[in-house]
Amino acid sequence: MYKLVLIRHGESTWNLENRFTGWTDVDLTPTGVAQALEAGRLLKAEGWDFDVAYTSVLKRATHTLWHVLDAMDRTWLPVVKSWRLNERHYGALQGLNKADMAKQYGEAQVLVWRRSYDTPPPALEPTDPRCERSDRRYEKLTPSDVPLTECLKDTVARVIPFWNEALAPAIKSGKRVVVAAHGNSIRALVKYLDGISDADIVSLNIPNGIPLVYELDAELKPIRHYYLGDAEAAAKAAAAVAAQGQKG
Ligand SMILES: O=C(O)[C@@H](CO)OP(=O)(O)O
Repeated sequence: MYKLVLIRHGESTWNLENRFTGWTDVDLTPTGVAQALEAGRLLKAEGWDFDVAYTSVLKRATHTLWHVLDAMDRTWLPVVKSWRLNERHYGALQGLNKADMAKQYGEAQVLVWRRSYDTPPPALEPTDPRCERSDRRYEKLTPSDVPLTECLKDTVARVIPFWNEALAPAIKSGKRVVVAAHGNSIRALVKYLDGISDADIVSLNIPNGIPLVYELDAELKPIRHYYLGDAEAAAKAAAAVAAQGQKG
C-alpha cells in the first residue's frame, strides 16, 4: 500500500479578506504560518516522513511547504515546483470580495463560479494588469497555457498530466510524497483519484493547512482517505470554506 499526503496552504491574506485569489500570488497570514507549522508538527508526531515534496509556483503553497518541512526538520528534502499545481485561475473575479459578489449577483451564481465543474468565471482580458502572461515564472509556457480563467474541468486537464508524469511515478517508485497545493488543484486531483461525479464535486471543500492522507493500492486506486488530527475540526473548517460564498 502507498500513502500520499496532500496539504492545502494555510490561511492566506486574501482568504482572510474573503477575496477570490486564483493565480494572484498572495502570502500567508500569521494564522496561515501557524497552521502550516502545526501540520508539520502533527506529521512528525505521528511518525510521517517524506522523500520528495511537490508544490505550486505560488508563495502561499511554497511557504506552507517550507513551514511543514521546517517543523519536521526536513527542509533539506528535494522540492519540485510546478505551475500545474497552481490554484484554479479565477479570471476577472481575482481580487474581488466573495460576499460582495454574492450580494451583487446572488449566492447561486457565486456557487456556480466557485464550484461548478464546467462553467468558468468571466475571463480576464489579456491586457488586464492582473493577467499573468508577462510574469517571468510562466515564460516557458506558450501563452495559451497561461489561463485567462478556468473552470474545475480546465484545472483537472492540467493537474492530471502532472499526476501521471510526476506524482504517480514517484509514488510507484517507493518515494514518500507530500504535496502542498491549493483548494481547487487538490479538488481536481481528488475528483480524479476518487472518481467523484461532476455533480458531487460541487459540495467538496478542502480546509486550509490540514494534512489529507490518501492510502492507495498497487494501481494507485484509493483505499481510503482521512484528515490527520481532529476530524470534527477538519469538517468544520471545510464547512467554513463553503460558507465563504454567502452574502455574510
Ligand atoms: O479564491 C480562491 O482562489 C479559492 C481558494 O481560496 O477560493 P474558492 O474556495 O472560492 O474556490
